[in-house]
Amino acid sequence: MARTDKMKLGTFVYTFGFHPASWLHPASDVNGANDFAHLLDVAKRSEAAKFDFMFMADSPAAAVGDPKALARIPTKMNRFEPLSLLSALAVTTNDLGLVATVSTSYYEPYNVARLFASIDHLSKGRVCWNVVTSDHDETGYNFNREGLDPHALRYERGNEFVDVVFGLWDSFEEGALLLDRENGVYYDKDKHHTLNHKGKHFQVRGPLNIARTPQGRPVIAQAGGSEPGMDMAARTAEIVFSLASNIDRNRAFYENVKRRMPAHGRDPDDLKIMPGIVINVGETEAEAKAKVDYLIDKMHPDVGRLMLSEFLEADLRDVALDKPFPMDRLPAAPKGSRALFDELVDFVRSGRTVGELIRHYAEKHTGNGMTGTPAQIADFMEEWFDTRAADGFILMFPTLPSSLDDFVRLVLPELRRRGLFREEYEGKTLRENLGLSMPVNRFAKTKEPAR
Ligand SMILES: Cc1cc2nc3c(=O)[nH]c(=O)nc-3n(C[C@H](O)[C@H](O)[C@H](O)COP(=O)(O)O)c2cc1C
Repeated sequence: MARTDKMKLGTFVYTFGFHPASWLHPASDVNGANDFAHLLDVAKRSEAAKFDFMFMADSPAAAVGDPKALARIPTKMNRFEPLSLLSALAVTTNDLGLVATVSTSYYEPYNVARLFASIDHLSKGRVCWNVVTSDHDETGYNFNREGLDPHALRYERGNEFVDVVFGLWDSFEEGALLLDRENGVYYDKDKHHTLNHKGKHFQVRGPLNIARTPQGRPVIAQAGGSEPGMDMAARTAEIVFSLASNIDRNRAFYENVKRRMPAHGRDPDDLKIMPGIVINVGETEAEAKAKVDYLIDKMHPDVGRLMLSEFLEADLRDVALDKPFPMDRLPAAPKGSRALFDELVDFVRSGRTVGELIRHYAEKHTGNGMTGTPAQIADFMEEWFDTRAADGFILMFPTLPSSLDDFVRLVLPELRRRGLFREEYEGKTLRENLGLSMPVNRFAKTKEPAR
């Protein structure tokens, strides 16, 4: 059956764009990493396009690896702490949803609950927490660890972490603030709750010292592709950023995650699956392809080797570009993202060279690289949306803001002509614009009805 709802869209933000060579593009702002004006500009353009949100991907560590290569790729080496940035964006934008990654492996639930609740108030209901357990060893080195904790442990802690945060966000019920000056009572003590959580990983008394937020609680995003990742998403997430490998795999993933939701008492429509896609659009196919080639040619081979080393968890510093990929360097069991690892290994299994893999990766990255004319890109997005491989997309623009502008100028009118994307925001909060239901406070739910 044809869908009647609209596609959801978000801008994926690395400072200069998603492509590792984006900062070398003459249209990018080379000072942008520490310049709020640049990121506000990206936000304003996303908001003018009526996108649902802007997403600050993050990890609490600089990248590690070959220093020669690191010096050529600034993305992870110089960036804003995302919640500080979101606070500034909260008061300088009006409608755009604001999404940031925070890891459950290295924070405390009380801090995270408090930070996001504050930004939900500052933004009047537009914030979303992207819950990650982190997937690179370098994060552990900054937090008293020798690297990443094992995958199962990360998810065990992550699930308990989210439960505690949800519990803290329920500290004040809806309408708990009486603001009664006459009697000198600020809030209703019967609508104020202490969590008293004592679990395996956390002991948190509560309550949280900030009122229930405009969205009831901030929206939750998640991006795990593994079994425990999908379970966590089905239990708690309202947006899932998936790895867009191909339409069949994504349909199966979509179906798989949504099928798990009723067991958690959730309606599958309360979760929007948004694959990350890299968009290269041109007026003609040749123009689009030329944009891809321009950036790939700008990318130094050391950068390609470094990025592959990171995702394939193998040291590729010395490998020759024109030789077949050295399969014997691959780990038996990768610790990080399994889906991306498998996708890249599939590509080289047929004897392709290191140089070809770098080119493939540079074009596709962690998403499905879509290069073409506006009609071709709209066809691609429509098919994924209509056949339920996606409820929308997180758009990984190769360069910011120029590829975002290209998308808005060339693809968005075509999506709107086909009735696939909104003309105006439907609501004021991110939750309303995504069409998500309001969460019910756990304490209010369990109360005896009034007689
Ligand atoms: C579109 C997209 C965005 C992601 N953003 C982040 C991020 O900002 N920070 C992070 O640590 N991991 C990020 N990830 C990685 C996931 O959180 C997760 O670690 C990865 O998909 C592996 O899943 P698994 O742990 O269930 O195997 C992202 C993944 C995707 C597909």
